[in-house]
Amino acid sequence: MKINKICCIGAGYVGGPTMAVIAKMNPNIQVTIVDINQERIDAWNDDDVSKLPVYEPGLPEIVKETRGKNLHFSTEIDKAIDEAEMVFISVNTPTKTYGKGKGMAADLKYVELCARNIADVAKTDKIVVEKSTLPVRTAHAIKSILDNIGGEVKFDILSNPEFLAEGTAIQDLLKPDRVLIGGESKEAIEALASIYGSWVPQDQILRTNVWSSELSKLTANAFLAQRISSINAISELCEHTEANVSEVARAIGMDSRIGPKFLNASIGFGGSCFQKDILNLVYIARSYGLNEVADYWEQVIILNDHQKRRFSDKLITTLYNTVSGKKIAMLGWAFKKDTNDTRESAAIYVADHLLSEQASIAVYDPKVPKAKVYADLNYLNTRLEKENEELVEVFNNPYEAIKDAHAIAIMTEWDEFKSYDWNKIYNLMKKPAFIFDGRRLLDKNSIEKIGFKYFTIGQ
Ligand SMILES: NC(=O)c1ccc[n+]([C@@H]2O[C@H](COP(=O)([O-])OP(=O)(O)OC[C@H]3O[C@@H](n4cnc5c(N)ncnc54)[C@H](O)[C@@H]3O)[C@@H](O)[C@H]2O)c1
Ligand SMILES: O=c1ccn([C@@H]2O[C@H](COP(=O)(O)OP(=O)(O)O[C@H]3O[C@H](CO)[C@@H](O)[C@H](O)[C@H]3O)[C@@H](O)[C@H]2O)c(=O)[nH]1
Repeated sequence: MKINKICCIGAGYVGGPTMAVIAKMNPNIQVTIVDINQERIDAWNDDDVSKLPVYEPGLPEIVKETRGKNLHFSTEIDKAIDEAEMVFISVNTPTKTYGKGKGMAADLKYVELCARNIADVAKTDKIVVEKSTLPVRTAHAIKSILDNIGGEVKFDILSNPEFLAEGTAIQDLLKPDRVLIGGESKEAIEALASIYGSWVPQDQILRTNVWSSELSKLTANAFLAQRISSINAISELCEHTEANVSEVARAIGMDSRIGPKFLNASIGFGGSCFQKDILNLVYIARSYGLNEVADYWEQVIILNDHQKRRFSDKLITTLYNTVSGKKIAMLGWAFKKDTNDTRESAAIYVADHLLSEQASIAVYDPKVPKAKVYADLNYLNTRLEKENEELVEVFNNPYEAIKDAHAIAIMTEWDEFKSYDWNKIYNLMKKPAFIFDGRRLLDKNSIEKIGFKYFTIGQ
């Protein structure tokens, strides 16, 4: 089956980059990304590609190359669905904030709305591709909606989870470790495989049943996050034993069975996926009565929350047990470098804790706008919006953020932080000048030589 037109519902961190790469690698396929959010679509269509709603190295170049040729951004959802032979669902699936499964299960209302929309609009057969991360057995629900509303039209459902990481999305998409396609219809699977086949070697395109594909995505994230919680657990032990977590990580990472990647001790993992997907896994396990399985994975989250909390506790105790009225400069607000995404960023929780201790916070992040910082804090509902505005200031210049600060907290591993003039920074700060490095970014010896009191994770 030859695909000429693709529609992708959801112009977010996954839909945007993924479809841009598919369009670049398949110039004969017309790709339309649709979204209900007009502002987001307008930003994707902005002539100035530095204003795209997703900051991702390499993305502006690809959008510039393909947009208006075979890549289109639109809010005309029905039209794009109607015209396409293949429809990707790439909408958000956040943790539920209400009702049954609140705080644990994935909220599938946006996915269901997409399925209903497709069923209402479709006049010709369609392949529907789950690109969103979904609980195992969701394809069953989507199929049921499509078949019950969609009349005579035939729908094939595929699961095609996305494994890109933000900040490296374009490289991850151009050179994926694997592409995973789960489905029943061989014809539909091969139609999607041939799209990826334009640039991904066939032996890296895995074909599985739908349920394995859905569950593999949750499992991959659980394993990745588990590695971070494992090394973070060891980082706390290092701090009590004079072991150095980097040395331990290097030593264990050279065991080829363990491997060197994803062993950076940190302030705790953030991002929109790890916590949400593990909570979802825990919820699913519990719903089958598998309490030991659920408890095992839940510990990954418990440890991650502990890691964030103990970082802010350490800062407070070191600052003579009070941060009330003290200025803490936070370098970085994004959940990792090279992205403007702040979802579940550790910075939000550390700031919230420090604010509850009456600190005043000065934030600098190279890519996160001021409004986002306030929105993230207000979303927690810990205090009045007015109070957040009074206690938090967001700067465009790191040196201004740091001026007269009692302490710096490094929250994101942006490369530019390493090249700052740390002598100048020392002179700008109140003394003793403290640095709490949540990313193990700076060189302890040279920083201490300047005169800073330096604390980092796992050392
Ligand atoms: N962000 C990542 O790095 C990443 C990586 C792999 C997988 N995923 C998964 O991909 C999915 C999407 O994640 P994201 O980060 O791109 O989310 P996102 O919030 O950035 O984007 C989702 C978009 O979908 C739109 N949308 C919601 N309902 C809609 C509807 N009914 N019709 C049209 N548009 C609608 C929203 O307006 C939003 O722009 C999630 O399931 C996530 O778990 C994310
Ligand atoms: O050794 C490490 C590696 C990562 N992190 C932190 O972990 C979080 C997540 O990082 P990363 O996994 O690189 O970014 P994500 O964009 O969240 O990507 C993850 O989540 C995506 C969404 O499901 C998956 O597609 C990706 O494969 C998976 O890596 C960030 O806060 C990182 O700072 C660490 O603390 N130590």
